[in-house]
Amino acid sequence: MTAHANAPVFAEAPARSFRPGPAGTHITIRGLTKYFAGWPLYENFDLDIPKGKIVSVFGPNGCGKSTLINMIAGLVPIDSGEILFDGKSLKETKIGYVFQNYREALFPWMRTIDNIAYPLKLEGRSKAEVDRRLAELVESFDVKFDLDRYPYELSGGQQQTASIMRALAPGPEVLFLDEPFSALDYEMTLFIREKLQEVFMQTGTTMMLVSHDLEEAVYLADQVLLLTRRPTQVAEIIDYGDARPRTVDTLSEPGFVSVKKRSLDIFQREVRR
Ligand SMILES: Nc1ncnc2c1ncn2[C@@H]1O[C@H](COP(=O)(O)OP(=O)(O)OP(=O)(O)O)[C@@H](O)[C@H]1O
Repeated sequence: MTAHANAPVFAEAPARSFRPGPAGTHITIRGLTKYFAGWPLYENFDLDIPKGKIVSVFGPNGCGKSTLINMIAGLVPIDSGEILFDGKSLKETKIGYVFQNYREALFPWMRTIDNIAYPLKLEGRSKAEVDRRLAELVESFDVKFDLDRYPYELSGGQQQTASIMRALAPGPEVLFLDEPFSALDYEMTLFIREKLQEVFMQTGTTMMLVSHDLEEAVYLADQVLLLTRRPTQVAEIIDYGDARPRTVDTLSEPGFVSVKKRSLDIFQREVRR
């Protein structure tokens, strides 16, 4: 057969095919495997996280809730598998992370306002842009405390509010929250929860929230992701579609009560397994 000099050149076929998630998927996890000390935590784990939704992660103690979001956020290395954000790698994706331990999350040598501005400055934004973004955040979080103070001069709730503002400052595509309320009192938890819900309603940022508190997990969620004991798999994904803003009244509505009950049933089944 004669070879043509200008015959089309085809790229080599990929070594293996990547199975995309359904329409509306933001984060696609395929074949995720992670061992700690020779024991599997995740083995060939697949998951699709929808775009513009809040997914609450709930499951038995030590099943790997924090490790899951830490692997997706790139804080913990994976042994094998693939994690893509809208088909892009983590490096090409802007993410934010809110830690449980806010006391260690903020830089103590920087005033609170400078902590919040820090990721914006890292991005090389001009002073005018930084100031505009800070003003927006102050307004949307309805900040009543003095951001010129150092973090250690603020209450725990104020520090966690600042941590969330810092994580949201650059406008992340995905926000990860690892038990953001667990070290706060109830009043502050309610306040920050409402603020988070407001920000979500304004921005539609995809969020993954790890929570130990089932009521809190369901309250904020569009989906409750229930995990099994390790080696961890998806036990069930429960959709929760009550309208936002959700309020304290939501807690006694039939939709909320039934999602919470179903989640608890699955959780107990997994704990007893
Ligand atoms: N760096 C590490 N080295 C060894 N084992 C680890 C490490 N990090 C986590 N693990 C183990 O992996 C498992 C999952 O931990 P992880 O903190 O992700 O679980 P979790 O579901 O968030 O836990 P909890 O409900 O207690 O908050 C636990 O058994 C934990 O001991």
